[in-house]
Amino acid sequence: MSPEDVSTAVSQISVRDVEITYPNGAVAVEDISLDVRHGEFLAILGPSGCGKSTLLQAVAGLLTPSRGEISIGGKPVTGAKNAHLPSIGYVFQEHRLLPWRTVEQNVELVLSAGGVPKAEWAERTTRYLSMLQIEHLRKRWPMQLSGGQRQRASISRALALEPSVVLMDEPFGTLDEVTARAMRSELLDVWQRTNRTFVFVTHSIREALFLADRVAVFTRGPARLIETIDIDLPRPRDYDSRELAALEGQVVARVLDVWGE
Ligand SMILES: Nc1ncnc2c1ncn2[C@@H]1O[C@H](COP(=O)(O)OP(=O)(O)OP(=O)(O)O)[C@@H](O)[C@H]1O
Repeated sequence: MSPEDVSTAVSQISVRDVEITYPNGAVAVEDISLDVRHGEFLAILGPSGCGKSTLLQAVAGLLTPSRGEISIGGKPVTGAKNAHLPSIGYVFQEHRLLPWRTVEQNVELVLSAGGVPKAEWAERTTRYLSMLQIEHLRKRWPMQLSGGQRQRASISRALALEPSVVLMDEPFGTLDEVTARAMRSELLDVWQRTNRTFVFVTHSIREALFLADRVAVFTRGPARLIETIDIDLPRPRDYDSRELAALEGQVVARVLDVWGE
């Protein structure tokens, strides 16, 4: 589907002609245009170091593009004053929980910063910790959790503000494969239950195809968009199915030259 086709549907995130250059002159993202529909699960797929995180940070308003426009829900992210930034949940590759706060207190910090009335904190915290199946761990310190539990806490924290858009930067990259598989299925469950727009960055072709409605494939750095691929496989998907393996083979064949040295 072309960017023009998507923008005529209900576009939640709009990235227009975006270029991102770091202060040292390194160009990380070159002329990317991309739209994400409301409620869509979009995966951004590209090789290591190509510029995926850089673009995601710009979508979150953490970095300012050197050129182009990004908006969420029709509101510009670029140049927005903090008070006018659209609500975004962000999950980093590493959990980034504050070690001196319990799981519950980490979630509450975000609720406080987001202006949620204190009377609602307990209910919100319980709802999202339960959704990620760690309600029983709410009084634990981050150092008392496994890697998967920390990432569950980090996802709960991102969802607790009930953002319209959830941005995830390789959140399962540091987990063992068995835990990562369980987390992927649970993430899809959460996505379907919350009806939010998810953007998920990964360098794993199989992971992108398993999770997403659509996959945006980037070049080696500086990142450019090669194509977006609609994933028409029915849900729930089987990570080991022949259909997924066949699709993975096709995508590998398409990116082999572009991602290679
Ligand atoms: N703060 C920075 N200053 C200068 N260059 C940077 C900075 N952060 C990242 N880069 C460079 O920008 C390019 C893109 O990095 P980025 O982290 O966005 O890639 P990525 O695709 O997310 O990588 P990975 O999959 O390994 O996380 C890389 O060449 C990186 O070295």
